[in-house]
Amino acid sequence: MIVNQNVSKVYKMGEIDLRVIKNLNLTIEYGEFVAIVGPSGSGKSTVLNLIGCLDKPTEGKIFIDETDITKLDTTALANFRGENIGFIFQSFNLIPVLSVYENIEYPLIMIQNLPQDERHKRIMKLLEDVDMLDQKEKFPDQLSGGQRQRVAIARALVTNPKIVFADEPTANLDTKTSNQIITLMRNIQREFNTTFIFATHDEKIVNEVDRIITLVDGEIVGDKKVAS
Ligand SMILES: Nc1ncnc2c1ncn2[C@@H]1O[C@H](COP(=O)(O)OP(=O)(O)OP(=O)(O)O)[C@@H](O)[C@H]1O
Repeated sequence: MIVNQNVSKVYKMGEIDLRVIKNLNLTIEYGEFVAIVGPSGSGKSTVLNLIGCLDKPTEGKIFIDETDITKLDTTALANFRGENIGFIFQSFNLIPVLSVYENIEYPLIMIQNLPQDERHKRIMKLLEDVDMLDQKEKFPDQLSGGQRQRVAIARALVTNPKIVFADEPTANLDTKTSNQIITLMRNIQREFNTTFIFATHDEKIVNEVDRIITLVDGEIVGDKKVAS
């Protein structure tokens, strides 16, 4: 379970304090398929970065299970992130000099004690899950946008994270490919009870999630469960 208690984030812009997240109180259960929506600049990416251990709040506590991640130092935070959290970005962020297989393998650097045959098995299973087995030797620039995002999804999942954060994962994809990617993430959530937290403007994602959290000016103005 993820619990945010009175979380605020202030950016210093010269003399001015910019309070972009204000007293956020938010609980997300494992296995939820949830979207954070709101106008541009409302703080969606900032919330994802805070819960995703990429940034620290100015005030408040963020618990992931029993761990208050705001108390961790930079190294501990990076380790915690590597073991528990996966990320999917709108620009895919694959490493151009690594093959599809190697891109998916990359986050396993964090898991030192995983035997080589187990690593290989995990990667092959994910390649199959995202339907990229026959493309595993290719490099990112030889793939379509949808294929790149499927690789990025496999990479986000290879460490068996409890939580996956997806920041506008369909922004660079056409409608048909977006729908395929959303279905793929939904199937993964259902099969493995993986938590997916999206920051998005995409109606196709908003129509698929079970819960919609609306941010305006760094505050939650709506939080509703929806039947899917
Ligand atoms: N590093 C930073 N320094 C200063 N201000 C920042 C920084 N990062 C974000 N902001 C500001 O914080 C506010 C929230 O930004 P954020 O990117 O979280 O919004 P968003 O809802 O994700 O927007 P979008 O939908 O356009 O991606 C914005 O006003 C932005 O300008």
